[in-house]
Parts: sequence; structure tokens; C-alpha cells
Amino acid sequence: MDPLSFSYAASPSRIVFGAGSLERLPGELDRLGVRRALVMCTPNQRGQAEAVAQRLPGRVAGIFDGAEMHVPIEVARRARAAAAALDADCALAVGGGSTIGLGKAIALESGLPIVAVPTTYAGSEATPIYGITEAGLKKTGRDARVLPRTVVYDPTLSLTLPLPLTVSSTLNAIAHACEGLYAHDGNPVTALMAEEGIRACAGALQPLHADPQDLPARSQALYGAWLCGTVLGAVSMGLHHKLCHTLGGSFGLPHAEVHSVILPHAMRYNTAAAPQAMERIARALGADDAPLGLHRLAAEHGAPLSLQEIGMPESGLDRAAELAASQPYPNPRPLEQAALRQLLEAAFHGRAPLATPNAA
Ligand SMILES: NC(=O)C1=CN([C@@H]2O[C@H](COP(=O)(O)OP(=O)(O)OC[C@H]3O[C@@H](n4cnc5c(N)ncnc54)[C@H](OP(=O)(O)O)[C@@H]3O)[C@@H](O)[C@H]2O)C=CC1
Ligand SMILES: O=C(O)/C=C\C(=O)CC(=O)O
Repeated sequence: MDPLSFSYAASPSRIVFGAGSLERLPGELDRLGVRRALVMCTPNQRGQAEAVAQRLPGRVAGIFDGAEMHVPIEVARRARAAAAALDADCALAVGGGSTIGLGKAIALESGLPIVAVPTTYAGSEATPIYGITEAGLKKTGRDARVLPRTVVYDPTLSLTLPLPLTVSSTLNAIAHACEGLYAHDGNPVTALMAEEGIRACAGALQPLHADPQDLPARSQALYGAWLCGTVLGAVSMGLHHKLCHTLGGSFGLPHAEVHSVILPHAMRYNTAAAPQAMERIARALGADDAPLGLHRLAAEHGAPLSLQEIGMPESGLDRAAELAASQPYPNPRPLEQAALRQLLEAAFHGRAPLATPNAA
């Protein structure tokens, strides 16, 4: 197959990046003709949302502070009703993937434009992917309406992100890029972004570990998160993301942490089937071996290493392997339930990924 045969579509989002760029938010709303923004946040980030609202006198329809992880449908319905009742003309999401995801739930139904001000490294602001959880099942989809029109990346807003979450959220970002490097619908541009995204994210962890208030390192992590999120938005995800969604959606495990634990193991599962991707990941990490490099990065910076420690019941491993193997999706190596069960066993106990793949 010709390796230089691809299709490419650039993201139409407008990106405003840099320390202090929140000051540019009023001008960005002007560009979109926004008059009544619904400012959205989680309950604990209400203060931050109020501070953002104060920068927009006369242009805030209200504050909705009920965002929750994985966008429960009941929360989505409440937010949609609030946006309609307040006659909002924009969903202004200030927060991490949970808040931005709620903005997407509104946009999906109403077509309202989203302006995102991300405060974690999850990358949702850079994708047309939405996720909504109903009756214990998380469904994801793609729709151009949910891609934020404008993203204001201001690294000063992430200075308050606690270090453990900083580390796991950065690994969540790195996971997007890792899978982007072997995606069947990737292209040379997403590969460049992925490798640079991994390098930027991984390189930010050491200085942030030493000082979580290191603003240049926060900028670097956010820059990497933008690149990795853009990759996620452009290509199909494989085993790693599917496994994380199964574990998050059906077993309630925390999103960024489950990514941190699974990533080295999912990369080992795919090592033999995606050698070029592994080479690029290893190069970006400055490691000899991609899965071991990812495991080391997580271990050195105190990320959780085992499913056990983030709440996975051992009794659920069979079911998780079954669920992960039950729906077909593109992945470099075919999905084999027994091998996935072995992967989950190693991840459950927090073992380093085996030096050779767990099946031929
Ligand atoms: N559609 C897509 O493309 C993507 C969607 N997602 C989705 O996003 C969600 C995960 O995103 P993630 O960002 O990890 O989760 P959250 O948005 O839930 O944020 C994680 C944690 O970060 C804390 N936090 C956020 N901002 C700050 C801040 N400025 N200072 C201090 N603490 C802060 C929150 O605290 P508190 O709760 O106290 O506010 C929360 O506990 C999942 O539902 C996932 O499925 C993730 C990636 C891509
Ligand atoms: O679950 C969603 O909302 C959609 C995608 C993601 O969460 C990507 C990820 O697993 O980080």
C-alpha cells in the first residue's frame, strides 16, 4: 500500500493561545456576534466561571454550574432547558472535558455555538466528538455542530489543577496522540501533531512535578494537549480508547486515571502490529520502548498504575474483556478476548507491560 495516500481536513476551529489570553474573550465573542452567553462549569469551579462572567458585563445569560463527568442525560436535559429558558445564544464552557462535554450536549440539540475555555488537558475542546451517558451506557458520536467555534487556551487557568490530575490528564492527552499514530485514517499532518504533542506533554511533566505553578511548563502541557486533542478529533480511535470507555462507562472508573493505567498495556498489545507508531512514540518520549517509556513516565510522576487502586473490581475483568472484544472497531491488532483479558489482568495489578506482546 502507498504510505503517502491519505485524505486530510483541517479543523475549522479558531484557536487563541497564551498566558493571559482570557482577556481576549470579549473580542472573541464579538467575532461570533454573541450577546447572551450561558457560562458553564462544574459545581466546584463556580468561582472561576463567575470570574469569567465578570469579564463579560451585560453579555451573560446565566451560569449553569451542574456539569458532571460523562454527561449524564439528566444533566444534559437540565442544561438544554436552562439555555432555552435564558435565551442563550452561546454555550461558554469553562472547565475540563466534563464541562465542555455538557456544552456539546446543548449544541448537539440546539446548534448553539460553543466557546471553550479549557482548564485540563483532556482535549475535548479540539474535537467534534460528543459523549452522553444514559441508563449506565455511554454513547459517543461525531457531529460538526459540537466542535467549539473558538477555543481560548489560557494556561494561567490550569495553575490550580492539582498535580495528580495534572499528570493523569496529560497522559489522557498523550493517549490521543499514541492512537492517532496508528489510526487507519491518520495522515502525515496528524502524525506530526501527534509526535510533537507527546513530546510537549511528556516534557512538561518534570517541571510541573517540581513546581505545579511553573507557567511555561503549564503552557507547554496545554500546547501539547491542543495538538493531541486535534489528533483525536481527526482520526478514529482504537483499542485503548474503547477499553477506557468500557471501564469508565460500565465500571465508573475516573476518566483521566483509567487512561493513565491502560495506555502502556494497550500500546504493548499493539506493539508488533504498529512498529512505526511505536518508534515515533518512543522517540517523542526519549525512550527505547514505547510501552515501557509510557509506564515509566506514569510511575515517575505518581500517576495511578493499577486498575485496582482506581476502583476496578477484580470480578469485573472478564466482563470488561468481553465488552471490549464484542464490538468491532479498527485496531492494528485484531481483538482477541483472551489476550485482552491478560492485558486487563496486568493492568489490574499495575505490572509493567511485558517486554513482548502477550500473544503472538
Ligand atoms: N469528546 C471528547 O473529545 C473528549 C471528551 N472527554 C470527556 O471529558 C471528561 C473528562 O475530562 P477531564 O478534563 O478529565 O474531567 P473534568 O472536566 O471532570 O475535570 C477533571 C477534574 O479537574 C478538576 N478541575 C478542572 N479544572 C480545574 C481547575 N482550573 N482547577 C482545579 N481543578 C480543576 C475538576 O474538579 P471539580 O470536579 O472539583 O470541578 C475535576 O475533578 C470525560 O467525561 C471524557 O469522556 C475527554 C476527552 C475528549
Ligand atoms: O467520551 C467522550 O466524551 C468522547 C471521547 C473521549 O472521552 C476521549 C477520551 O477517551 O479521552
